[in-house]
Amino acid sequence: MSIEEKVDINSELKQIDKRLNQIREEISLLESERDVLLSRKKVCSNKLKDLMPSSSGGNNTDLTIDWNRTDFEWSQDARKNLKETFKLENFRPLQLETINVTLSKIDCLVIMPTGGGKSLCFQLPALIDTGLTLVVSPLVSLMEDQLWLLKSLNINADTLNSTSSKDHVTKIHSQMLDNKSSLKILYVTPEKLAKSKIFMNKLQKMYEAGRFKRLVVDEVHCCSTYGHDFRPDYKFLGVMKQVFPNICILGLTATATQSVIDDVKKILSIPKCVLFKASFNRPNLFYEIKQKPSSHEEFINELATLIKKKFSQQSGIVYCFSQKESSQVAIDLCSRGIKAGCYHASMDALERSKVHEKWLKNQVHVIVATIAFGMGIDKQDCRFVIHHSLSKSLENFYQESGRAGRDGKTAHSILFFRFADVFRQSTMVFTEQTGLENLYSIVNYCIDKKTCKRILIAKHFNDDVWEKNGDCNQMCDHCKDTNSNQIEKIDVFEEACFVLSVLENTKSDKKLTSNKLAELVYSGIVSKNKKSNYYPNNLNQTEVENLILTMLMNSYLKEDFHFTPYNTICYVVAGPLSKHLRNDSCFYIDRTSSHSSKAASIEKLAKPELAEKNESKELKTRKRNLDMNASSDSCELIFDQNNSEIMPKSKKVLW
Ligand SMILES: Nc1ncnc2c1ncn2[C@@H]1O[C@H](COP(=O)(O)OP(=O)(O)OP(=O)(O)O)[C@@H](O)[C@H]1O
Repeated sequence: MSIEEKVDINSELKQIDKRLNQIREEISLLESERDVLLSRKKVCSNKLKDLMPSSSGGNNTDLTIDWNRTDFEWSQDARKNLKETFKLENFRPLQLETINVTLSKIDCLVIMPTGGGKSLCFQLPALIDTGLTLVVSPLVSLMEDQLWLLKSLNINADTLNSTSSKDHVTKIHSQMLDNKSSLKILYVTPEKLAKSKIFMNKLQKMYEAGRFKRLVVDEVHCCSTYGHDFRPDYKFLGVMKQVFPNICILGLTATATQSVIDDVKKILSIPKCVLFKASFNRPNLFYEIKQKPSSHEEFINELATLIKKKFSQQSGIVYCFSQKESSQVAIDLCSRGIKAGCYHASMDALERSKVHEKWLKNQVHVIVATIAFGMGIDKQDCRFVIHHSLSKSLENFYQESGRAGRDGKTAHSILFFRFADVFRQSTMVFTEQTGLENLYSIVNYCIDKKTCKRILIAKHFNDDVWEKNGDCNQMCDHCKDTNSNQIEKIDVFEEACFVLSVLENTKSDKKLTSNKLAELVYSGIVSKNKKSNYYPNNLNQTEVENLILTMLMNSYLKEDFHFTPYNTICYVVAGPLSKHLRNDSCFYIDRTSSHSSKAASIEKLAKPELAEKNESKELKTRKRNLDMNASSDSCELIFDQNNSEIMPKSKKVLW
């Protein structure tokens, strides 16, 4: 073979390799696009499902029966118990209806907001009916709180769980078989049902004797994998209707979308149950988002001032992202004169219940906790829930914030939001596989400035009652500020294209973290505008961050997770729909008219030298920040001779 021939073949081989690489990249792009489309398809079908009547015939509520009637055979007894045993004046919405359905031995699902009064819906019928009501509840602490309350009302109730002693188990087993036993309510964990054959055997005997008539499933959304809190042992409850066909089931939850409801009906085999769905609206809760300062010190000072000024001596919860953070924040608040206690899962049980008790007795005003301080928290006068950083989903947020204002008086939900927290949380969500879509629902809640917070929550839960009729009554920051701050939509199409070009011009072996991307985009815009007013929107840093988040939620960007032996790193890369962006002609984000960049650009027109000075000061700070981060990030940066431009090495020509 001649040398020329060899060269030709080699060059052809190179061409083939090059083309193969291109094809590989195209396939990988198409695969990512397919993944996004499939996940979007799932979300859309679920949304569609939520908008349609359920396949099993709507909610099956028998509209011919007025469940609110007070002439059932037990009606007088129910009212007497309400007043004399529970010391309550009136039923809350849907309590009487639920009690009437379950006492009619009809299966029922109740969705009622946190603090709505779900417990009474089974505790009161348990007193009226003969036999025993079995309550499946996910947490031992939740059961213990309820038992403590029931004992104070002289109601005979007990629990069987992993912490029960042998003697206690024997006592309960014999009470289950005793026809004359006065035990009315028995709380068990789902594991007890799933794993104890002896217990199931006792239940069988009770059932045969006609004493096991009602199964209550608290936090029933835990049955469904579509819910935010799936517990595998809840799946076992599916056998209950088959083993005990005549029992009536009452499922209770505070959050369930239509897909969760349909799933729960299938799992529990209760297709014809009556469904009661109360509005998700908590009219006494004021919803607010605050921009979180970037330094811990600054944030703690703001938090302490807020608590001291607005909630002095009042009860509240501060939810933190991690155990370490909750311990630190508790210490920091104490050192600023606030009575705060820490609560998280790694503390021993005794320590935890001590803090909880002190909070209940107002000896501690603020509980600084992780989400371990969760279900079943029932402090009527909790006046505020502050989120140190955003929750994993809007469902989680709704549950957590719902712990404030259970007495119906005004209470506050304040979420401190910052860009970096999204990526901290997404790494966690990615590791725990709880769904980035769920995280983006709360991100949207945080960055949407033009919609009432209540409407955003209502839309998420498909709560059309609330969405149509719910007057927010100026009980969210958006509705309260409508008059003072006009929100405008600004077209940031050029800036969005610029974000993509920053990514495209990053070396293929280097990747950008979210912070680095935001820094580069912001400094690039400032730099270009210095020479000509190329990006007249003059986005400030927060708006650049919001632009990146909006692009992320619309799949123009995507998160790319990498594992190291010690942690998971999240980079931001072009998303599967990125190549379609340039076909669009506009891309919007929200801006408040009292916006600083607007003020800055007006100022710039009036005093250009002042604006210039501010800009370079800002750039210096950014340079310092980037310097500090440079070692941990993978993008190389250079500064020009004027020390005022920051850009990746590979793309100096870009702007
Ligand atoms: N009819 C009523 N009138 C006044 N207070 C009530 C009534 N029903 C319940 N409550 C009170 O409301 C509070 C919340 O009740 P409960 O714990 O049952 O709520 P929940 O719906 O189970 O909330 P969560 O989902 O957070 O567990 C309790 O302190 C309870 O005593």
